[in-house]
Amino acid sequence: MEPIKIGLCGLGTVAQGTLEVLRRNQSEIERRVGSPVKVTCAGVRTDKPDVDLSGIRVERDMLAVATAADVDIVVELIGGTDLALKLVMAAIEAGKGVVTANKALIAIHGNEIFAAAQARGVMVAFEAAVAGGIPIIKAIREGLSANRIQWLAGIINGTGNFILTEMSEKGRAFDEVLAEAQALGYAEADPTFDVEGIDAAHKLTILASIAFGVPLQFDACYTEGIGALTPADVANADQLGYKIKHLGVAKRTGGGIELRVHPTLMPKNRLLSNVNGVLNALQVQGDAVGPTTYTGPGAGGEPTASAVVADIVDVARTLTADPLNRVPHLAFHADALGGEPILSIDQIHSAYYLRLQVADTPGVLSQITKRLGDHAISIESIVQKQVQDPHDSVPVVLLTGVVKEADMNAALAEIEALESVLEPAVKIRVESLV
Ligand SMILES: NC(=O)c1ccc[n+]([C@@H]2O[C@H](COP(=O)([O-])OP(=O)(O)OC[C@H]3O[C@@H](n4cnc5c(N)ncnc54)[C@H](O)[C@@H]3O)[C@@H](O)[C@H]2O)c1
Ligand SMILES: N[C@@H](CCO)C(=O)O
Ligand code: NA
Repeated sequence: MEPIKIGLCGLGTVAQGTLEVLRRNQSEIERRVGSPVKVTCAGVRTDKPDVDLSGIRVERDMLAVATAADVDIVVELIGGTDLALKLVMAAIEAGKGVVTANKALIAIHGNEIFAAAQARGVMVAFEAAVAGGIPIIKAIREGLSANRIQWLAGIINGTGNFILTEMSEKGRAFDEVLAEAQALGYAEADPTFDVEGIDAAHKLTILASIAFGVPLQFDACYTEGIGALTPADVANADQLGYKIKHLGVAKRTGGGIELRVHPTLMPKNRLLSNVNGVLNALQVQGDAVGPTTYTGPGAGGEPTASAVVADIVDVARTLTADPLNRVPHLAFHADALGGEPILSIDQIHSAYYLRLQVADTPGVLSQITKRLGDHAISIESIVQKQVQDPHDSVPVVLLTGVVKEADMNAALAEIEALESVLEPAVKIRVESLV
């Protein structure tokens, strides 16, 4: 089958993540799209010897990628609003699909970009532009399309949240944490965009537009950053029972839309108060669904690439699939559904909480731990409750390490057969995923 051909522009944090994810998940992506997806051409200004570009044609002239015959979808990951605008407009003009992670570009020039794309009949996808890996554009634009959205609010700059978290939890200095965020690939090329709230304002502009159905109006967004916050403010807020978070808020009122980005005190027990580090989180209130919450990594190479590649899949489907079947019903194409078996419950792995009712006699604990040890089950903690009357039975509560459920059941069968174990064990799985 003919591959979908990708022209990748830029070779920075997000582009490298995109190359890696496309390579690693090549066959999974092909099963979703219905055709192979291949990076054929890379627009690269400066070589990076540690990035493997084997089998990829390197193009020095970025704009040439937009018109290249060996490119179906142009992926813009250079950032900025000058060359990036020219590149995206040239790609649209050439009839190519476009994927971009560039929120500045969409917030400022999105109205003209989408008009051109509409006229030319091509798709411009920008999921990575807002809240990195969280599929928030898709959630609002498709998943919530039944609703009149009343408001949305969230932490939408990973660098800023990382800085505030490290300052408040570890007392670290602003400049030192910012330098770390830059080294980790979270920050914008000009980090004042993160610190002064401009990046969050770009994202909030985009969110308000898709939530409320208004044109993109970046200039109308009130913007205040975190640069003026001091450790003293953070400590004072803490004493009062609050966290300080940098929030974007877009809210419909009777008289118009509030569109604002600024530091905010929030009670410590609120969900958003506990979203830390590079994580982003958004709450969206629809009139039918009520409040909904979305959280995940807001920046970083592979998390952002997750959104870029999802957009590539979406655009590729518009190029290849039968219009009646653009999104396969089961996400993968019907003839590409796999044969991985579903495991029976005794084949799963889990940690366990066990409660055993035992006779209060010497040696009972060692009999139990021996049976667990025989099945290579480690004990993370053990609590034996005290009783008043020496003839009473006592509960023993154990937390185990992760083990195959069949092994746990075998050990429990032996434990329950012990004379000193008086009742069937209570076994509750301890989940470490959530
Ligand atoms: N880093 C993240 O976590 C993240 C998350 C979401 C969105 N984004 C967005 O993704 C885009 C890329 O971000 P990044 O972090 O990968 O940036 P980066 O600075 O790591 O990479 C940018 C790449 O583009 C190239 N480039 C920049 N200007 C160029 C020019 N004029 N001509 C030719 N090449 C040029 C650079 O050489 C570099 O290879 C930006 O729009 C950014 O806002 C980044
Ligand atoms: N600099 C941005 C990248 C993700 O958009 C952030 O820290 O959130
Ligand atoms: Na996103």
